[in-house]
Amino acid sequence: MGMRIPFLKGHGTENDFVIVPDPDNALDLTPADVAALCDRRAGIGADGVLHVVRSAAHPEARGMAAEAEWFMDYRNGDGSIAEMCGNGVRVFARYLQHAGQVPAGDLAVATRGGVKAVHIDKDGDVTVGMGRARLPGADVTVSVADRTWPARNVNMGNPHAVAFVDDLADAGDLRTPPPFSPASVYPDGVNVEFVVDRGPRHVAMRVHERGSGETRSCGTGACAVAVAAARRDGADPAATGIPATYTVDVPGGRLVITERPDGEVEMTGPAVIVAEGEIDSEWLENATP
Ligand SMILES: N[C@@H](CCC[C@H](N)C(=O)O)C(=O)O
Repeated sequence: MGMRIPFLKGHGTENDFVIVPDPDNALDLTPADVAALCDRRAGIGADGVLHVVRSAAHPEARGMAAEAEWFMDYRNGDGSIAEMCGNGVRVFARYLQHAGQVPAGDLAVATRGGVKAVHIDKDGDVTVGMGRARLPGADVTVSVADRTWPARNVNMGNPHAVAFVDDLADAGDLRTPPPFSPASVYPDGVNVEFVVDRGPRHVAMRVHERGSGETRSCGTGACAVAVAAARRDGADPAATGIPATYTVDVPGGRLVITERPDGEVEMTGPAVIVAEGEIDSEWLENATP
């Protein structure tokens, strides 16, 4: 039997994560390790991994250590690295509270997308300041089978293409990444959201995530959708001076997104720890090439 590596399982609106606490950054979690852990049949199963490391112990986060003690080293389910994960930050904060590392209330979390301000309700939702959206003006299209839609290019630290459609079923089975054009707009791939209206300032979406496939929720995606919807609806807070709040339904639940006149985007939603256990390092070694 190999060494035991502690892990937890958690989710935010059913965007699920294997959480690996590793304060001193002692584990060398390779892309193959991450993919093995996230495998839903042969592994634990998840959309991604939240590697929990002290900022001071991680080369990518050392510069943020004075502002944020903990670094979210987020990985997609295929082992690739992404700049930011909105649901992940909420679950990461809930883990820190669950582990007794932080009390409920306010804390800062270091991410590859910068330091994020988080507020943990004791037994309720977690809110995260996601920063400002960037809307590079490029015309983009996304396709499914023989249909093509215009999409809004929104960057929430990571790239998104937001397409408004008539019916969420138009997105098909999303087993493969929806093709986009022009390829030059997203050289590192993109997360694609398909969106329908549910009512005033209320939309629903499905998402195909870069590196994870179709997921039950995407926090950065929900923020990108709210920002794109506000522009479409003539409710850009920078222009009106009025905050725009959208309810975004995802297959795994509901997120509430507010964009303020200064451009800051805030997301609120649930974050749940569901289990804890130990990974057998021998299994992990054998599971990877
Ligand atoms: N599920 C996440 C986004 C994770 C990263 C994404 N797949 C990417 O590659 O950019 C979220 O909740 O934001």
